[in-house]
Amino acid sequence: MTAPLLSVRNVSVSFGGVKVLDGVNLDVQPGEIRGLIGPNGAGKTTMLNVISGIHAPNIGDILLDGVSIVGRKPNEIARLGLGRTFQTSQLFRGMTVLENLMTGLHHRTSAGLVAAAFNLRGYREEEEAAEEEARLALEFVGMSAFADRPGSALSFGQQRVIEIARTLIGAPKVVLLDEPAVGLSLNRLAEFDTLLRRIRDEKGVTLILIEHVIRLVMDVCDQVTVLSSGRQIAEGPPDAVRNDSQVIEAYLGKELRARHSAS
Ligand SMILES: Nc1ncnc2c1ncn2[C@@H]1O[C@H](COP(=O)(O)OP(=O)(O)OP(=O)(O)O)[C@@H](O)[C@H]1O
Repeated sequence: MTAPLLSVRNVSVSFGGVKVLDGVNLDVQPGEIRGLIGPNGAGKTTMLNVISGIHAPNIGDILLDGVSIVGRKPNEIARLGLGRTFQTSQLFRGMTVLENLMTGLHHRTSAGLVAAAFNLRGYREEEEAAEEEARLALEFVGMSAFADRPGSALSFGQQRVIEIARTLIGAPKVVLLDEPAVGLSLNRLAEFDTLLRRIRDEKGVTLILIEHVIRLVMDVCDQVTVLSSGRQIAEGPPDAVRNDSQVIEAYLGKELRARHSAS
């Protein structure tokens, strides 16, 4: 087996004395699509926040391509090859779609503020390269026709796709997606499966996705990790995880216990 591209080692996180993640381990291989599932409040978003540098773990280590990223700032981790989307739309509604995509590159551009203010050559060249990269990302997700429309004109599903495209133009190694399929209709889901696979296969990006749409997780993920109350309770291929008794209990626990006590 090759070395994991992302390795979360014994990570714990507490907020106000309450443990939200408790000794979590996660090894994601290059080229994998990993699902992260679990009931509400299980700690899934906290896990993505810790990986992307928004929160620091109380203990534990996280390696991205062999480099420890604990204690680094989110933009530094982004430069090391980590992309991310959030549960809610992060598009600027007043900017065009193309401009929104170009904001994804600003952690990489090096021309300083002075160069930008005077529109110097180095700055112009970087802007042109950024625009070209943004157009290619738009083409990749099949939304070139939307380049000049304002972010506010997009449907919810289109916004999700643009946000994913924005993560890609930074040439990431790993992209974390927080509930990317929320609000998508059933017939859009099939297209979405295809998009995620193409990102993996054509861009070589490793994906980790939190998703409540279990059908998408089962269809597209190679491995699934299940969190419940901050602990990892199962891990494996989708079919094995779906039939795991602890997972069934975590999702349906209350309902099942209520039925038992009623009978
Ligand atoms: N910044 C914070 N401060 C205090 N508590 C927090 C903070 N962020 C998350 N929590 C708590 O941590 C727990 C896990 O939250 P988290 O959002 O990670 O769960 P989740 O599995 O992503 O849930 P959901 O599926 O509902 O999005 C919850 O009890 C939440 O209230």
